[in-house]
Amino acid sequence: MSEQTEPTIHRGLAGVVVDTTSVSMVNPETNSLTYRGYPVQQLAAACTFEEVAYLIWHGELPDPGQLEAFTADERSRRAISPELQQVLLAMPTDCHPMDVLRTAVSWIGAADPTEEDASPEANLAKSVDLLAKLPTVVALDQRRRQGREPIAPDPELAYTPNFFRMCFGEVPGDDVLRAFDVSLILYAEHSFNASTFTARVVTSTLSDLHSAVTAAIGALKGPLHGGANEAVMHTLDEIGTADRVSGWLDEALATKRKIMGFGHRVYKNGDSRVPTMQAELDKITADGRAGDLRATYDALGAEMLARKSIHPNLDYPSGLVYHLMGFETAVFTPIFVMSRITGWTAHVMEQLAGNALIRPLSSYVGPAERAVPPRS
Ligand SMILES: CC(=O)SCCNC(=O)CCNC(=O)[C@H](O)C(C)(C)COP(=O)(O)OP(=O)(O)OC[C@H]1O[C@@H](n2cnc3c(N)ncnc32)[C@H](O)[C@@H]1OP(=O)(O)O
Ligand SMILES: O=C([O-])CC(=O)C(=O)O
Repeated sequence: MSEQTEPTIHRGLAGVVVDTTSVSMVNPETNSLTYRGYPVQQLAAACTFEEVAYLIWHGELPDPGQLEAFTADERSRRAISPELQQVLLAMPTDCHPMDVLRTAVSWIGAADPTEEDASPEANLAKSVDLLAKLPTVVALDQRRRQGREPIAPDPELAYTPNFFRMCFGEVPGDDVLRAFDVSLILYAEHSFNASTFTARVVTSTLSDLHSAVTAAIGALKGPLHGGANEAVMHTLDEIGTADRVSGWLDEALATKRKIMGFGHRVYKNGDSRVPTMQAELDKITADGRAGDLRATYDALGAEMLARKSIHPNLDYPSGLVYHLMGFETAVFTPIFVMSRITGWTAHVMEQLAGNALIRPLSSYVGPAERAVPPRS
């Protein structure tokens, strides 16, 4: 097809199937999501995040020996170099934490002597390395903004408790740890979403894994994608109290504002992951610690459904859960990255295994061909 003909335009690639994948399946008809064939709800109920990371990369759940080797490898890679630490400490304290993360991944790639080795073994090692180091970067960045010294990773602790300890200096109770692990499991992978597709586009040019992840972080940052979990908290703050939801929504809808944490490109009858995350939110707020925030959250969800028939997506409960765990709002999307690194890199490896350069066509609507006028 030439670029001069008038093809059907699929703006935003909506509804376009561009390739196959064996990493995950999103099925809006049955409202289901499977990773390598396993329903995400079952994984969230039965597994740790580390087991799910292994599954996403290897295609099978680990046996005890495989899990031990995998977690030992991850724990051994958590420390970041003094040089990277210096780079991070030199970054502006008022920039977004996603900018810090993007720079960190780019720097880790530049310092990696295996950067140009695109073998599956090398790419898997780089993926585990990023999984291990991202929490260290996120926690260090959070603490430097508070004028606090970084806390070194603890190889005795699993992924989630280690992250909490590096952020807050202590490990919370099991309910909080479990809710966080569940959020990481639910965020880990979601087929050809915008950031994963970005990673695949970069990979399709035979660029390196860290370039693909750096670009994916940029795509995830936007509020129509991963940035929505932060935007949810800004919305709840802006509304203030539950009794203000109705009036706030009147005005927001009248001015055609997108309500953050609602709607989805693929799911039109509700996000398959929301009930699982909502159940964790229910447990965390059972003691009433969320106060009116929970009532505002419930009221906005109910009004969106009643007035617009639009359901919440995963970012809606996750945003509030992370807030109640004590994380600053700007850290929510970096937490998403700590999880999605698994899905992104699985797709990088899948793309490379059967690569075709991704280069769609466009329909030209600019000026007709014309001669360049004489230049004086
Ligand atoms: C992890 C994730 O990335 S999940 C997604 C996170 N993003 C958000 O929460 C941002 C808010 N949501 C949105 O902007 C959208 O729902 C998207 C971008 C996620 C999906 O968008 P699309 O598939 O392109 O749907 P589209 O924008 O065409 O919406 C269809 C209709 O529903 C409306 N709509 C969709 N989502 C919303 C929303 N959150 N608030 C208000 N109206 C909405 C649109 O205005 C449109 O109405 P119209 O037909 O009258 O113009
Ligand atoms: O699939 C999408 O378009 C967005 C999403 O929910 C995700 O990436 O988790």
